[in-house]
Amino acid sequence: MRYLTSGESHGPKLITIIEGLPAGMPLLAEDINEELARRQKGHGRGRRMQIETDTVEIGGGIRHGYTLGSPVSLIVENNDWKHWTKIMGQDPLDDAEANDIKRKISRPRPGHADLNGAIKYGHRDMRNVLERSSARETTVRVAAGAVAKKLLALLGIKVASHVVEIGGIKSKVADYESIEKLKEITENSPVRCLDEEAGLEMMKAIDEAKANGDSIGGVVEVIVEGMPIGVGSYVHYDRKLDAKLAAAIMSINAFKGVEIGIGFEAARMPGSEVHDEIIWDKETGYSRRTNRLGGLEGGMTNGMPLVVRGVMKPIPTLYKPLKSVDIDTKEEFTASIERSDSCAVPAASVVAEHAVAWELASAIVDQFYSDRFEGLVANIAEHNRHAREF
Ligand SMILES: Cc1cc2nc3c(=O)[nH]c(=O)nc-3n(C[C@H](O)[C@H](O)[C@H](O)COP(=O)(O)O)c2cc1C
Ligand SMILES: C=C(O[C@@H]1CC(C(=O)O)=C[C@@H](OP(=O)(O)O)[C@H]1O)C(=O)O
Repeated sequence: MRYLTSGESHGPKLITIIEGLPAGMPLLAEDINEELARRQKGHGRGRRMQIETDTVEIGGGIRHGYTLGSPVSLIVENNDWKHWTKIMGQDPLDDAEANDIKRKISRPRPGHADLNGAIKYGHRDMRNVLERSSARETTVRVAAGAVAKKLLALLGIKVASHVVEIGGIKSKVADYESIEKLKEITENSPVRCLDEEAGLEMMKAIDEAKANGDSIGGVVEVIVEGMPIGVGSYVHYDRKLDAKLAAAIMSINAFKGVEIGIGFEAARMPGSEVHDEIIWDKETGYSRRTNRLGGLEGGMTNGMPLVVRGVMKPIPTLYKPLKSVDIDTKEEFTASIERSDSCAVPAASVVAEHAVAWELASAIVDQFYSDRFEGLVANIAEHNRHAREF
């Protein structure tokens, strides 16, 4: 499976085209819209989220509630576009109109794509860079991920996420009773945190950062239950599922690190306390006594829950900007201020959940029979029986 996205933050639309979905899979716009609404929430988001109500229009690939096997296209309108038609218009401008557009951006923000992107593509107006480097694009990444999540759900695979740290404040509740319980708690938390007390402290830290014209980052965790054993492969570097998951997380705007299971902690522990002992049960087959390696060994799933963490740096646009250089005059200036979030870690946890869901669904579709959805279900059931009886 593959997908592309197109669209600028303040342009008319965001679009994704998904290719390779099985035919005959139930899929409704509302399956996707629910997930888009989750991405818009979270304490610390800026005013843009009050302007948008992200919903998809299905452009093709679905008939009477089922996939056709042809590419599925999903379109999200930017409500904000109506305020930007002149600045972001697609027709050529005459000189007077060009002069009218005073918001040419020449002072790159440290930490954003502005300067490198401007040098790379030769844009003297860095709006041409920031419009696409903006995390607004994650809207359609979530739309594609929602389709993947639906496929996984129909196969009995559950995906969830939560925030484990913001601005140095850690959630003291690390474990969850069940994925359903985790969802119930985090969906009701403004920072998507399992620990109510820590959640309140996180909100305070976000408010303080905002009041100081600053921003803060954090750590998110994605958990997946029900993956068949042996998805991914050890035989070639580009088929290793842990590598694909790491790339998916690192591709999210502002993500700077990934951990699988105990991650970096493994460097400080002996092997006897890192590796998970193998056990066997007549009914359920093989599993592990513990899950420190987060459900992945040898680039493949081992049947235990997947645990993938990602670290998000603080948002680069600061209302008290850092020093920068004007690319026209070469003088030192404070960087441009764009309307901005002060913390988007809760929203980013939803993005991470969908980035992971995409990789897993894609690995499954690539590995098992997938022309017909019913055939895929049967193939996985047979594979699970094989693994249980092995
Ligand atoms: C959900 C989400 C919302 C974001 N909101 C903002 C924002 O309002 N302002 C900003 O400067 N960066 C924001 N970012 C981060 C930038 O998009 C990101 O830092 C930038 O594209 C540069 O890429 P890099 O940080 O990965 O190097 C956001 C990221 C995510 C995931
Ligand atoms: C629009 C979204 O996030 C945006 C990501 C973003 C950035 O620079 O990454 C900048 C802000 O956009 P704006 O400049 O319109 O205020 C965020 O709100 C979104 O998540 O839908």
